[in-house]
Amino acid sequence: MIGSVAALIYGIASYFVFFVSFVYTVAFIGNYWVPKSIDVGSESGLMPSILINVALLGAFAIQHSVMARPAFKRRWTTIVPAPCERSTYVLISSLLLILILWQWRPITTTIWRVEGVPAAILSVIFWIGWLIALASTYSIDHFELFGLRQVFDAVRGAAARMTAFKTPLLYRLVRHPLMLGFLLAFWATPHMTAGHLLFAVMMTGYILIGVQLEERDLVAQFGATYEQYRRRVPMLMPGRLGAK
Ligand SMILES: C[S@@+](CC[C@H](N)C(=O)[O-])C[C@H]1O[C@@H](n2cnc3c(N)ncnc32)[C@H](O)[C@@H]1O
Repeated sequence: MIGSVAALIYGIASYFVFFVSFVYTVAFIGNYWVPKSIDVGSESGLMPSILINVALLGAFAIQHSVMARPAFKRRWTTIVPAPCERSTYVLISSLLLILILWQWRPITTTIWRVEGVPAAILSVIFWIGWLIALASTYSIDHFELFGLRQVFDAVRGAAARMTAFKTPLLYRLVRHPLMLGFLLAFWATPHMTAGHLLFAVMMTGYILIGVQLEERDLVAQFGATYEQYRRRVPMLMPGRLGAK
């Protein structure tokens, strides 16, 4: 019982770190309200800035790709208690995100800048992107994705549940609405700087690789059901433009 209460406290604390870093990230990428953002903060020379930013994003992408794999989870849960596995993933991801927010080097050369109606449209798309991302987590299972369900189940003494395959709402339009939301939020800006472009390009590359790895696991887990879903629903672009 003491162990499961400690797991619950750990899970809630990890979720809190995620929540704060996520809210800051929205403001960071949109250059809203916060003192240090993607385009504001102390600058270094061009090459050091590129190298530092690439290293920060690379560390985040590698951690996400490795720690999300079933084979890693099987070995990892011989060290970390199973109910805490997802919270640990969330906590380490959030700490790496905080490292990016803290150490990011702005590169402020303008790539494009629009004003008036086009700027307003891009700002709306930015917010729609975050809304789609948030809605996607709730339509799959927000509390399971962020590890809270697992630690609550441990306290209640309930057996660990298998993730069910779901195709709610947005998942009938594209297979990866959460990633689609991120892509909209990363690219839709009235003022694109070189630093922001580096961020958007690297995160797009990571997302395109990440969804392939995730789908390999989903096919292994759900078999023909996922294969059929993949034939029916586009990957990231809704409608006829979507690549299957
Ligand atoms: C961070 S979520 C991202 C989901 C998806 N890639 C997206 O962009 O919306 C990753 C987790 O969602 C799960 N997942 C992805 N698609 C799913 C589906 N249709 N039903 C249930 N779980 C799913 C994966 O197994 C993985 O644990």
